[in-house]
Amino acid sequence: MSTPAAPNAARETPVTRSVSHDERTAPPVIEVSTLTKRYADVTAVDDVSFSVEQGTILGVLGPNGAGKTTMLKAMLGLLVPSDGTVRVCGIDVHAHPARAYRRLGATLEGARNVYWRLTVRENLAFFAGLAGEDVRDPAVRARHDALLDQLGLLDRADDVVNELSRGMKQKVALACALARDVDVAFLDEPTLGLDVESSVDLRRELRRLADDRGLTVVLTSHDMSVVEDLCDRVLVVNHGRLVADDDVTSLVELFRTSAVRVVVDGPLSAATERTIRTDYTVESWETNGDRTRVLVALDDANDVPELAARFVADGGRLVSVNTVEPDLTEAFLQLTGGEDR
Ligand SMILES: Nc1ncnc2c1ncn2[C@@H]1O[C@H](COP(=O)(O)OP(=O)(O)OP(=O)(O)O)[C@@H](O)[C@H]1O
Repeated sequence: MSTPAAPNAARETPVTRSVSHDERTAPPVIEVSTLTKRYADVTAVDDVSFSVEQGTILGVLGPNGAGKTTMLKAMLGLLVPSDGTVRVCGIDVHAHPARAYRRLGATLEGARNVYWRLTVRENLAFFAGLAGEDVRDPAVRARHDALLDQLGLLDRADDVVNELSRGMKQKVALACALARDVDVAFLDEPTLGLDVESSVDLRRELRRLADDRGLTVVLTSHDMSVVEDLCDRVLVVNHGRLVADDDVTSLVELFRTSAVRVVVDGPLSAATERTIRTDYTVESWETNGDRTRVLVALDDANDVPELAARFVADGGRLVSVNTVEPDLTEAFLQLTGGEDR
């Protein structure tokens, strides 16, 4: 559920979600409070506060340079914040980094973080061993096997990582982040560079881990379809500030504007184009040979016949008239001012 806010106001005041009864009673797994990170004259993360419940898959969206990676690194305890605190499972990650580290796993550079000359299983043993887990312990080995099985890597467990496909390497990176029995996984662009099938596969596994193991996932992605498909909740960051915090459906609803796409073949005079542009809000106009595609913002469906009639006034033939549904990309562009930095 969202707290309704006018789109323009959303840039100053974060779009926030209401808190359910369960959320009020269960302690949050992640608590970020007034987190700020400054570099000389750049405030990369600016007074960010939020908390996350167990088993949530949280997406962090923002344009290039918005502050996502800095926020993630500060949440992991890899960067000392200029201000604010981060608690994971109640542990202050900056005051007690070693204790906090036991509860979280991360992939910040995807498959580049794993050792390509070691086998899949050796990588898992290495990352578990770093945190003091004894990989000779049958319980640890059984957990690793279960994880590899879940990620479809069990039959490649003794292969050197270098020999695996890119998608499999990415899954190895995820397995390494989860090699210890962590509560929270921080994943920076987990599906970057994956083909559609591997990306869908990885999303399915993350969902399963969240649902079956109660794993809490924080991920960044520039791929809206990943966020739209997978995330229970989305934070939108712009210029270091949190500009939205809600579920995908509510974010999309908040920026719902009806639009109609008209496709017409045949003559369309400059004079007709001018009057359509004057009388309607034209979002895009493309002409390709004989075919014209136009996107028009339209609040009232009753206006569609009149709009369509304008396009055939010069003797053209209407090919299609479709209502366009808003999506997360549209909401994101509205929230961030459509900036491309
Ligand atoms: N070590 C650093 N020193 C100085 N400025 C930095 C440093 N790291 C990041 N910044 C600046 O902080 C801002 C946020 O950068 P950050 O990498 O967190 O953004 P991002 O949202 O992850 O971007 P992208 O989507 O491109 O990965 C940028 O203006 C960046 O130039």
